[in-house]
Amino acid sequence: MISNLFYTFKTAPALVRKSLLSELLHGLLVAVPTGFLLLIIQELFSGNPVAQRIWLYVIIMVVLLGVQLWLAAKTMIGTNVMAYTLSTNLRIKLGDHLQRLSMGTFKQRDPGDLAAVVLQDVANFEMIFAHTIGNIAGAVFATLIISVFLFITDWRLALVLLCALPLSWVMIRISNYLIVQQGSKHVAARNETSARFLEYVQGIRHIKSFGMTGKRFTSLETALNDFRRASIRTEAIPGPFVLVAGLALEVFFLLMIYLAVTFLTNGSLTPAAVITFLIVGYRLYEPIKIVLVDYVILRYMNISLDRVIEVLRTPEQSAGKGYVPAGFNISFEQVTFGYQDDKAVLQNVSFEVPERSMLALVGPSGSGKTTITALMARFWDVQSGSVKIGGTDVKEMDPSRVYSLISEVFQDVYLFDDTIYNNIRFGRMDATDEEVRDAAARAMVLDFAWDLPEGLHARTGEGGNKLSGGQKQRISIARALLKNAPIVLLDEATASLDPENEIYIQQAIRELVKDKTVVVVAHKLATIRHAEQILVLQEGCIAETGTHTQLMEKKGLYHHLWEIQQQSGGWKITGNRSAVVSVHDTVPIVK
Ligand SMILES: Nc1ncnc2c1ncn2[C@@H]1O[C@H](COP(=O)(O)OP(=O)(O)OP(=O)(O)O)[C@@H](O)[C@H]1O
Repeated sequence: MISNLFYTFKTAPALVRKSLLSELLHGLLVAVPTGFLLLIIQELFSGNPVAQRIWLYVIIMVVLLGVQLWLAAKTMIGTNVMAYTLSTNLRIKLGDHLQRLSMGTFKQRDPGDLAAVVLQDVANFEMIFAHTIGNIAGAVFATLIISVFLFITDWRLALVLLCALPLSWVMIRISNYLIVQQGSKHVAARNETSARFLEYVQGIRHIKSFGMTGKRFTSLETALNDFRRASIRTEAIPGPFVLVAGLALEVFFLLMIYLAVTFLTNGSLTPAAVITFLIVGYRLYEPIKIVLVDYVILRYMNISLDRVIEVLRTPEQSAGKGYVPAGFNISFEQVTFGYQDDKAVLQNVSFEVPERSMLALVGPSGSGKTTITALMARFWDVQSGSVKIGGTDVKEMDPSRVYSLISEVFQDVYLFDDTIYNNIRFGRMDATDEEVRDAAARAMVLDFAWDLPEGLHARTGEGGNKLSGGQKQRISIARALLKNAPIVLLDEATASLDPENEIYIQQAIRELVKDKTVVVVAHKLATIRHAEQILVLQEGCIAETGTHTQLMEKKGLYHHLWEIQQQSGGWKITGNRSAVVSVHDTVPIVK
């Protein structure tokens, strides 16, 4: 836990030092008036009390109280500034780190779980820093000072009071152990609930259409019930040990009273000392009680801190030697790759895409077409062989350099919840207004934007949910046009569009691919008839390569797929003997 705390402290060390110092000072000011209280009691029982002296002590106590209040306000502000600065710094660090992870990391983790780390777990430790740590630091300090006063008054009774601490500590250790056990389950259940709820909201359309709403959406219901059970257990199982820890303090206080009366009767203790212990002795336990409860909270929060640090320590994709490519041809050399180490999705795949030429990837569903494009963009690293751009292995390039060379247009377009204009501008943030509008015009975005009341400044909704599939597609092409990257990856860009939209998109794509190295995953074979090279994949291997004419003459798998497309004109069939949709009058991407 301590190492976790130090890890986070490093994101704003000066603020942490300042805040802890002011907490300690505040703890001191809370304890010092107790010393004056002792002096007043002793003065009262001195046999010859001096009223002026007592008033002086009272005035000092009032002044200290005023200073304490002022410092408490300052400390509270300082601690909150520290807590929220730490959490903001950590969230920024998490955001930076997440974008440097390989896609593999994202695929292996539930997105809801990752969102829970950034939002809920970071919020949890905001609490640690805003309240718990300061409370503990101040309370430890106050306990030390009050103990010193009590030891000076009578070491035997002070010792009895402090003897309660080891027993309480044992109870707290037990409850900590249980908290770590139950807390991990609780956090896991909480995240499962968030993930299922996210899934519920995102899939609400399908859930409604299949009548799975409410109780019938059982995975969410199960997650909610598990969360309820885990919450009860997290409170109920360690709770009794915290109570016993508090009870131990009360028992030792009673023991102290018994001994104080005994010492008083045998003359080894003055009445002043007895009164002191009765009043101040109990105050010793106040900060300790705070520590007991806060320490338990701290242990629970530490589970969140563990999760945040685990994400931060996930290895980033290496930047290799930071080489720069010499051109924009792409080559695969003996590439073998699998999403899981034991199952190869591509085997010994080799091919070359010359700069400014077009390669089309064709093949049955699941044959590895999309995987090839993902490897080109270095979303994943290959297990053996190499993927090169301009003769440089992508593993030797900084991933951000690889992304900067590539524009992608996918069937599933993701738009940010912003205006159409800004969504296009994400392609190149330093683009001028004229350049953004030019890209919008070339991608046929203006054709539909004119009809919207706010034109290009209309909002797209989350993920682009206020627009049609074809409109989103055109925005994504405009974004790619603006980026003007030398390599363009197109994946099923027109597979699900109606003929009218398809004509618009094909026109926009023809703009996009001019003078670029293009790799297109094609389901409609008619669109790639004129590609310089067609690669036919089957079960992760290259089955055939050539131009459309050469492949048709071969009368192999490509010919078979083409023939089926001409006949079916509709649905995609999966499997080895599969075929893809045929749209007879489809416009080719390049002519
Ligand atoms: N993230 C992933 N994790 C594990 N396996 C995956 C992942 N993505 C794809 N696969 C598997 O890899 C294989 C190739 O998938 P890929 O998406 O490359 O095929 P495809 O030819 O593009 O298929 P389609 O035409 O249906 O899109 C499939 O068996 C698929 O199940």
